[in-house]
Amino acid sequence: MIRLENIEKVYRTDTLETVALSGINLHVKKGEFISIMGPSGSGKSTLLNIMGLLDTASQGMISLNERPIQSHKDSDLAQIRNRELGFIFQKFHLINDLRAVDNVEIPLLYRSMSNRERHKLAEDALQRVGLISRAKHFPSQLSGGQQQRVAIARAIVGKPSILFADEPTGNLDSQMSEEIMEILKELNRKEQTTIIMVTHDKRMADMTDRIVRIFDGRQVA
Ligand SMILES: Nc1ncnc2c1ncn2[C@@H]1O[C@H](COP(=O)(O)OP(=O)(O)OP(=O)(O)O)[C@@H](O)[C@H]1O
Repeated sequence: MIRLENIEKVYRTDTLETVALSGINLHVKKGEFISIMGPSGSGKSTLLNIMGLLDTASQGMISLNERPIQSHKDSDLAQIRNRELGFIFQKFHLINDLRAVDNVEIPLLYRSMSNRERHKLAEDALQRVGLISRAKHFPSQLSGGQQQRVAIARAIVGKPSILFADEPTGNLDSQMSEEIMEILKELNRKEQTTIIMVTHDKRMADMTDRIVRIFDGRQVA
C-alpha cells in the first residue's frame, strides 16, 4: 500500500542543515492501523507529511499502491492527495464561519458532482462519526471532541484509502480521546481504511496494530 525506502529529509537554510529523517524504511499494508511514536523533534510530523505527499523527501523512494511517487508534478500529487488520502490534525483546522456539514463538503468541491450529491455524502460522513444531529452547528458551537469528529468526517468524505492523523487526540481530554480512537478503530475495522497516526500517547498507540518508533530521525527497533 505505502512503501518507504531509505528516506532522508534534510532541512537546509544558508547557515543551518538539520537532518530530520535518515534511513527510514517502512511498509504499511492495506488495512493496517499503525502509530508513530517518538520524542518531540524526532521527525514524526516530517515523516507523516512525506508519507501524505504534503512534503518531499531529500532522498529515497516512496510508493503508493505500487506506484513510485517521485516523478509526479505538484498538480498530480494534489489530485492523489484529494482522491486517495485523508488528513486529520491536532488542531482540527475547521473553517469557523462554515457549518459542520459545509466543512465536511470541502474536499468534494474539487470533484464534479451536484450540490445535492455533495451534501448527501457530507451527511453520510457525519452520520458515520455519530454527529448528524450537529450538521448545522458552527465549530464554535461544538466541543473539542465533536470538532475533531467533524474533521474526521471531512477526512473520510471522499472515501480515501489511507487516513493520516497527526496527534488527533492531542487537544482532547481522555474520554474524548477514547471516543476518537473508537471511531478510528471502527473505520479501520469496518471499511478497511489504512490509518497512520502520530501520537505521544502510549495508550492510544497501544490500540493500534503496530508501533513505529522514531528517535532523532531514525527508526528504532
Ligand atoms: N521547516 C523546517 N525547517 C527546518 N527544520 C525543521 C523544519 N521542520 C522541522 N524541522 C526540524 O526537523 C526535526 C523534526 O521535526 P518534526 O516536526 O518532524 O518533529 P516531531 O517529532 O513531529 O516533533 P513534535 O512531537 O514536537 O511535533 C526537528 O529538529 C525540527 O526542528
